[in-house]
Amino acid sequence: SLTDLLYPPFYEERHLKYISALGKGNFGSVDLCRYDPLGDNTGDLVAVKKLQQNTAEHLQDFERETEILRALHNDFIVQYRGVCYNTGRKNLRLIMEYLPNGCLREYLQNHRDHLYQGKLLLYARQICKGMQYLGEKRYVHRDLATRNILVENSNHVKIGDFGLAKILPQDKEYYVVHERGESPIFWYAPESLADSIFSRQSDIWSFGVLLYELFTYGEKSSSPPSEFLRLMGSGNQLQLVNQMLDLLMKGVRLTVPPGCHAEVYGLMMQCWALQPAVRPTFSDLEQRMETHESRWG
Ligand SMILES: CCS(=O)(=O)N1CC(CC#N)(n2cc(-c3nc(Nc4ccc(C(=O)OC(C)(C)C)cc4)nc4[nH]ccc34)cn2)C1
Repeated sequence: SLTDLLYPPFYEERHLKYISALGKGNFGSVDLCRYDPLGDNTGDLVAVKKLQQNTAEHLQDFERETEILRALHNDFIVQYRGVCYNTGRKNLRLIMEYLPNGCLREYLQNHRDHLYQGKLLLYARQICKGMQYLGEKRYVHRDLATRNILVENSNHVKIGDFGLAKILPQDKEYYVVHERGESPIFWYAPESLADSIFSRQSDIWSFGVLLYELFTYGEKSSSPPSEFLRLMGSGNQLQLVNQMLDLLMKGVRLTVPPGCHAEVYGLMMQCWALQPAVRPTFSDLEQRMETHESRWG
C-alpha cells in the first residue's frame, strides 16, 4: 500500500532514539522512540515493540507477529511501520504508529465521568469492525481485552497488539494451542480452558468480556479477575482453570455492570453461550449494537 512505499521497511537501530516506556507484558515491551535519521529531533514518534527475552522460539513467534501485522490494513487496527534488525539479527524490533492516548483500560478509568454508554458502544463497534476484518483473513486474536486496545482519540480506538494471534489452517475452523504461557484465563471461552481450542467464536467470548470491561470502565475492583476470584475463593493455578471451567459450565457469568442497559448485557450473555456455534458473529454484534447506539446516541 502507499504507506509501505512512504515508510522504510527497515529502520536503522542507530536512528531510533528511546524516549519512554509505553507498555509491558509477559514476553514483550513497547517503548516510545523518535526515529531521527537527521539527528535534529524532527523525526517521527514511533512505538517500538521488542522481546523481553529473545529465545529462538519467542523470536520465531515474534517474526510471525510482525508478518501478521504487516498484512493488516484497517482503520481499527494499529498500523505497521516496519522492522528494525540490529547487527546480529538477534533482537528484532517491530515499529508501529504511536497512538498518543494510550491503552483503553487506563483511558476508561481516567475519563469515566464524560464517557457515556453511546461512546462505549462506539468503541465496541469499532473493535467489532477490526475483528470482523481479522476474521475475514482467518486470524484468531486470542487476547482480546481492553489492555490490548489503543486510543487514537476520544472517537477512535484500535486493536493494538497481536502477540497471541494465530492464523487458522485452511482446512480447520479452530486452532489448538500447546504452550500455556501466562494465559488470560478470565477472558477465555470454556473450550479454550478445557482443550486449548481457539477460534473466531472464542474471540467472540473474549469480546463479551471486553464489553463487560467497557461498561465497568476498566474498574479494578469489578474486573473479570476480581469478580471470578471472588466467586471461586483461593486455589493454585491448576485448580483455578478447573474451578473457572466448573463455574462456566454451571452457567455462572459476570454480573450486569451498574447502570448498563439490559440490551447491552444481553449482547454480553449471547457472547458467553457455552456452545461456540450459538455465539453471534462480529457482524451480528455490529448490527445489534448499531440499532442500540442510535437509540442512546
Ligand atoms: C502484550 C505485551 S506488550 O508489552 O507488547 N504491549 C503492551 C501493549 C498492549 C497493547 N495494545 N502496548 C501497546 C502500547 C502502545 N502504546 C502507544 N501509545 C501510548 C501512549 C501513551 C501511553 C501512556 O500514557 O502510558 C502511561 C504509562 C500511562 C504514561 C501509553 C501508550 N502506542 C502504540 N502503538 C503501538 C503499540 C502502542 C502500549 N502497551 C502491547
